[in-house]
Amino acid sequence: MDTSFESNVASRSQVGVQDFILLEDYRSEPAFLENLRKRYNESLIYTYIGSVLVSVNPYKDVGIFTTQHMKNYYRANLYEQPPHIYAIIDNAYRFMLNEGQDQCILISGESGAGKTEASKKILEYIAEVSAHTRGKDIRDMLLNSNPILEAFGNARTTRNDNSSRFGKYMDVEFDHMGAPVGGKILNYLLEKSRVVHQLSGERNFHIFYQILSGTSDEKLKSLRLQRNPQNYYYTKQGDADVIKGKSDSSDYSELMKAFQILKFSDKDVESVISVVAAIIHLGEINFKRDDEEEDKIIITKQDSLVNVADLIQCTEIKLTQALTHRTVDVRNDKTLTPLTIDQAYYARDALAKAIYSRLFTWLVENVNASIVRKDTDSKSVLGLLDIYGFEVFEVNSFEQFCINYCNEKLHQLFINLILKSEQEEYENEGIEWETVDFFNNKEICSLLDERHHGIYAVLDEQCLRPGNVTDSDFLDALKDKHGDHKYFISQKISKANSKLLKTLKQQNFRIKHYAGDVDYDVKGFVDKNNDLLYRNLKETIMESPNPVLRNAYKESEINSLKRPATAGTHFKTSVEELLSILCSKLPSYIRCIKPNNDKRPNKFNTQVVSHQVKYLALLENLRVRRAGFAYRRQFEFFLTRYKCLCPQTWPVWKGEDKDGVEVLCKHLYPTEEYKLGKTKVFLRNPKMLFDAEDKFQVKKNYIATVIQSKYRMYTKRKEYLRIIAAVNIIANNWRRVAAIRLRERRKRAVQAIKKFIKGFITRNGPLSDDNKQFIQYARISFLETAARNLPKTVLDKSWIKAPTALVEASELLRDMHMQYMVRKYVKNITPQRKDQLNLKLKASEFFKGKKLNYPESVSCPFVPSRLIYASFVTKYDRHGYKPRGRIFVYKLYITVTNKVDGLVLLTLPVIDKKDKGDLILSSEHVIEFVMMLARAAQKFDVLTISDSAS
Ligand SMILES: Nc1ncnc2c1ncn2[C@@H]1O[C@H](COP(=O)(O)OP(=O)(O)OP(=O)(O)O)[C@@H](O)[C@H]1O
Repeated sequence: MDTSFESNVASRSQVGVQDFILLEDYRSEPAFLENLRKRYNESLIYTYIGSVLVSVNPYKDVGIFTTQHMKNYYRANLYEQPPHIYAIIDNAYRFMLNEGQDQCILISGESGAGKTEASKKILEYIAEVSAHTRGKDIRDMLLNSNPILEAFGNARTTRNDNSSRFGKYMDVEFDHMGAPVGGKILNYLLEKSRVVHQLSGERNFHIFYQILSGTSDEKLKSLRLQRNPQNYYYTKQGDADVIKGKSDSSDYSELMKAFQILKFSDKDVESVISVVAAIIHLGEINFKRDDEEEDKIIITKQDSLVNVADLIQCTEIKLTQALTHRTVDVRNDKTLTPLTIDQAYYARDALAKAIYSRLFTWLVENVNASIVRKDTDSKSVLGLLDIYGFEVFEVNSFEQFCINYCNEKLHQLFINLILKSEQEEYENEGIEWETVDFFNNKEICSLLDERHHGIYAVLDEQCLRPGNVTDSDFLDALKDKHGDHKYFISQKISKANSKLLKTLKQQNFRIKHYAGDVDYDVKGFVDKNNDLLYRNLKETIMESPNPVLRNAYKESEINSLKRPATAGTHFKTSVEELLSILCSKLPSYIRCIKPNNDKRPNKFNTQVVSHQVKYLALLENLRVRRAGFAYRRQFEFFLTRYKCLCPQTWPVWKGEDKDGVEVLCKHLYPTEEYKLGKTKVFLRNPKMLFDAEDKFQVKKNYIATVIQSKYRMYTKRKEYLRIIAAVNIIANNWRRVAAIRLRERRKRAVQAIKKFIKGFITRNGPLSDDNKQFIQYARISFLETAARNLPKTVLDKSWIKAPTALVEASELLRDMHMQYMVRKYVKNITPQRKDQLNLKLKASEFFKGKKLNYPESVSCPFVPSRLIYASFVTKYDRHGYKPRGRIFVYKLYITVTNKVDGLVLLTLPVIDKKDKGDLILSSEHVIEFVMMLARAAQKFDVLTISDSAS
C-alpha cells in the first residue's frame, strides 16, 4: 500500500516533486523550470505530469537503465517506483495485455532531446520483459532494425551527432502471452536533401562514412573509392566527418551483423553498398559547356560517370544522356532537349536524392518483410512514434515546413486526447467540467492544410500551373490568400509594422506556430514540392538489374499523363494516416527536453529548456490536468489509505466506500476543497493531499506498531493452533498406531495361544509342526524351572516333574545332577567327616530296620565332641602288656534293645573278681554312642540288638 503515488508525495521535498501535478504554483513557468532543474541537477531526468513523462536528456550515463531497473519496474504500478520510461512502457504493455487495447507511445521533442534513445530503451524493455516468452527471433530483429535505420536515416547535425533525419513509427505486435510476434515500420519524410547538401559542421547520412571507414581495402577498391570522405563532394561539405566517441568502422560491423539478423542476403547487402558508392561517385560528376556546341553541356569527370554506370549497372551512354538532356513531350512528339548547366546539376542531385530515397524505402520494406508477423496469433499492438520535433533554423525551408506541420498536427492530437480524456473523466464521474484555458492550434492547422485554401493547397496549385512557376509566385499567392490570417505574416502585411519589416526577409513568410514563430524561406519550395526527376533519369534507374533500383518506379507511373502527387500532398496524406493510426490506440506521451545546445552533461540552460517547455505545451498540459482538481483517486483506495485519520472511519468503515470517503473528507477538509464523483474523490489543491499524507505518515508509525503486535499475536496464535492441531494429529496417529500394535500383539498372542494349546494337546504325540514349538517351550520351561529348583544336597531327592517328552532327559539330568552333587560333596568331605560317615554307614548296617529309633538318628550327624572313652576298664593284651596310649577293651559286648530307647548294655568279661559285671547305660544318642564305643573297641562284632523283652 505504501509504494504508490501517495508515498511519493511523502518524499516530495527531497528533490522537487516527482509529479508536476503536485507543484503548488502550477501556473508559474519559473516554478516548473525550477522543479525540472532541481531534479536534473540530481540526475533525476524523469518527472511526470500525471501519466505524461517529461524526460531531460542527461548526456551521460545516469545508471538507471540496468536489467535490475527493468525488473524493478516490471509489473509495478505507475507510481510505485520513481518516474521512469520503464514505468510508462510497463504500464502500456500491461494494459495492452490485460485489456486487449492497442497502445501507442508518442515520443516528441526537438532534435537531440533524446527521442531515439528513449525508443531504444522501450524496445530493450519489451525485449527484456518478454524474454521468457517465445519470439526471440522477432525480438532480435526489432532491436537490430535500429542499426540499419540509423545508418541510413541518421546523420550528424549541429544539434545532434546522431540525428534521425526521418520520422519513424513502429508497430510491435504481441500474442496473448505478451511475446512479440511481428512488427511494421512506417517512415516519414526522409531528409533526402542531405544526400547532396550539408551545412558546415554536419555530415551526410552515417552510411557514407561507415562504408568508407568500415569496408576492407579490397572491397573499397572494387567500389573504386578511397577512404577519405574529404575526397568526395557529397561527404565533405560539412567538414565534420569525425565524430568524437563514434567509430564508423565498428558501426559498419554492427550494421553487417544487423543485416544478417534481419535475413538480408549477401547479394542484397552488396547491392545496397553499390548504390551508396554510386551516389558518392555521382557527386563527383561535373558539367561544362561544350566548346563545340554552345547549347550543349558535357560531363567533365568521365571516370566518375563510368563508376556510377558500373555500380548501378546501366550503360554509360544512357546515363550520360539522362544527366545532360531531358525528353520533352509535345503532343506525343518526344524530343530530346539539352539541359543547362544548372539543370544538369539539379538533375544529378535529383538523381542522387531519388536513388537514396529509393534505397531507404527499399530497406524499410525489407526490414518489414523480415519482421512481419508470420502467424495469425497476434493479439495486440504497441506503436512507437519517434518523430522529429519542432525545427527552427536560421534558414527554414520546405522540410522544416513539413516537419513543423507534422508537429502542429501531433500537438492538436495531444490537446484533443488529453483534454478529451480529462473531460471524459469529469463527465463519467458526474462532475461539472470547468473550462480550461489552453491554446488551441486548430486554426494554425487549417492555415496549413485546409482543402483548397491551406498553404499546401496553394503550393500544389502553383506547382500545377503551366509554365515556369517560381518560388516568388508561390509567395505572392500565399500573400493573396492568407495575407490577413491571424497566424500568417509576410512583407505585405508587415509593411505597416516597421519592426517586423526589419526582421522578416523579403522572400520569407512567417507562421505563428503554437510553439513559436518560424520564418520560412520560399526558395526551393516549388521544386521540392514537385520533387521532379526527369523521365530519362527514372528510365535509367528502372533499367538497372540492381534489386534496390529495379522496382523504384512502375512503368505505368512513368507513362501516366497524370501528375504524381506532390511531395507536400504525399506528406500531408501520410501525416493524416499516421494520426488515424494513433487515434485508434491509447496514447502514452514521452516529452523529451534538451537541457542545453552544447550536447553537454550537467548543464541546464533555463532559456533553452523554457523554449521547449513552451512548445511541448507542458504548462498547458499541466493546467489541463490540474483543471479544477489536482488529485483524484478511487474511493476504495482513498478510504483504505486515509481512514486512520478519522475516528469514525477507523479502524473499520462498515458502510459504502463513498459514504466513508465523505465522512473522511468532511473531517479533513473544508467543503469547497473536494468533490465526490461516482467512483473517485477529487481534491482541488495538492496541499490538501500533502496534509493528509503527512498526517498519515505520522499515524503510520502508530498503526505499524499496532499492526505489528496484532500480527505477532496472530502469527503466534496461528502457530499455537498449528502446534495443537499437530499434537492432535500426532496423538490420533499414535493412538491409531498403538491400537494397531495392540491388535497385532493380540493377534499374535491368540495365534501363540492357539498354537500353544494345540501343542499342548499334541505334546505327547510325535514331533510335528503343531507341537514343535510347544515342546521347545516346554523344554526351555522345564530346564529353566529345573535350573531354579535343583536339589541342593545329596540327600535332597526332590526333582520337578518332567513333561512326557522329557521324562528320559529329565532322569538323565537328575542322575547327572546327583552325580555332580555327590562328586562335589565327596570332594568337599573331610577325613573326620568321612570317618563319621563310614561310622554312620556301619550304623546303618547294624541298626537299619532293627531298632525302632534308628531312623531318627540318620539325619543327626555324629559329633566327635560327644565321644565317649571307655575309661572304666583297662585291660592288658594277651601277652600281659599294657597297651600304650589307647584304651584297649579286651573283651566287651554291647547290647541295645530294638525299642525306642537309649539303653545300652555293656557286658564286660570279668578279669578280676572284684570288678563288677555288666553295665547299663542310657544315652540320648544311643546309636552314636554305641557306634563310637564299638569303634573305640575296634570291634563291631560285640554289638547285638536284643528284643527288649529278653
Ligand atoms: N537517456 C539518455 N542517457 C544518456 N544519454 C542520452 C540519453 N538520451 C539521449 N542521450 C544523448 O543524447 C544524444 C541525442 O539523443 P537522440 O539521438 O535520442 O535525440 P533525438 O531526440 O532522437 O534527436 P533527433 O530528433 O535529432 O533524432 C544521444 O546520442 C545520446 O548521446
